[in-house]
Amino acid sequence: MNGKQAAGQKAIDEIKEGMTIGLGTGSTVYYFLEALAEKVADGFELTGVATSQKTIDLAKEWRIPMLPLNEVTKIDVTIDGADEVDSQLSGIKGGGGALLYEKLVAKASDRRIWIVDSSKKVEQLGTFPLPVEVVPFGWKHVEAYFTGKGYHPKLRCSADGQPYVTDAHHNILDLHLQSITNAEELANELDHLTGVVEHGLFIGMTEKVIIGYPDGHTETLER
Ligand SMILES: O=C(CO)[C@H](O)[C@H](O)COP(=O)(O)O
Repeated sequence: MNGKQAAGQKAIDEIKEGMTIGLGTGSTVYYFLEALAEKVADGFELTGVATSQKTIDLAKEWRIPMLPLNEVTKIDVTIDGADEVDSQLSGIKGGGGALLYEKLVAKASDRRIWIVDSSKKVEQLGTFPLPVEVVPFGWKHVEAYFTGKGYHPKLRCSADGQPYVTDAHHNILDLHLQSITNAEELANELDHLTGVVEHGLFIGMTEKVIIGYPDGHTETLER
C-alpha cells in the first residue's frame, strides 16, 4: 500500500450503480480504475468518460464501459489526480499532460473529487511547474512573452527529446514559477493570452480531496 493506492481505492466509496463517471489521468487514477474494474467485473453497471488516451487504453483493457464526452449529457462525478493542492482546494494539474481534457470533463461534471498522496498538499501553489498548453503555431512568441514576465517557461519534451504533444495535438510550456502569490490573477492572464489553449490552474474546481498516506490511511478535505 502507498498513498496513491490508498486514495485511489478510497474513492470507490463515491461510486453508485448507474453513474456516469469522469475518469482522470495519472498514476493515482490508475488505482481508482483498478478498483472500478473489479466492480465492473462483479456486474456493476456504470459508464466512464475518459480525460486522455492513456485512460481510454486502461479502461478498455479493464473492460470499463466508456463513452466520449460528446455522447453524454451529464457526468455525476469525476475522479482525478492533481500535482499540488492548497488548503482552499485549488490546485495545479497537468503533470501528465492531460489538463485540457481534464478541465473539459471537470466542467461538465456535477461533482469533482481529487485523489492525491500526501506529498501533493502545499501551503502555496507554484513549486510544481505550471503546465500551459499552447498551439504549436508560433509557440516561441508565447514563450518569449512568458520569459519577459519572469515566468521561466520550458518547452516540455518527451523521453526521445522531441516536443511533447498532447492528445489534442498541442505543446506544453511548463512555467517554473516557484510560488504563485495570486492564482486568480495569473489564471485570468493565461485565460486571455492568444496561443494559450488551457492552463493547469484549477481554482475552485473540486468539492472534495481524498489524501492518501504511506501507512494506508486517508484524510478527506471538503469545501
Ligand atoms: O493532472 C494530471 C494529468 O494531466 C494528473 O492528475 C496529475 O499529474 C497527477 O498525476 P499522478 O496521480 O500520476 O501523480
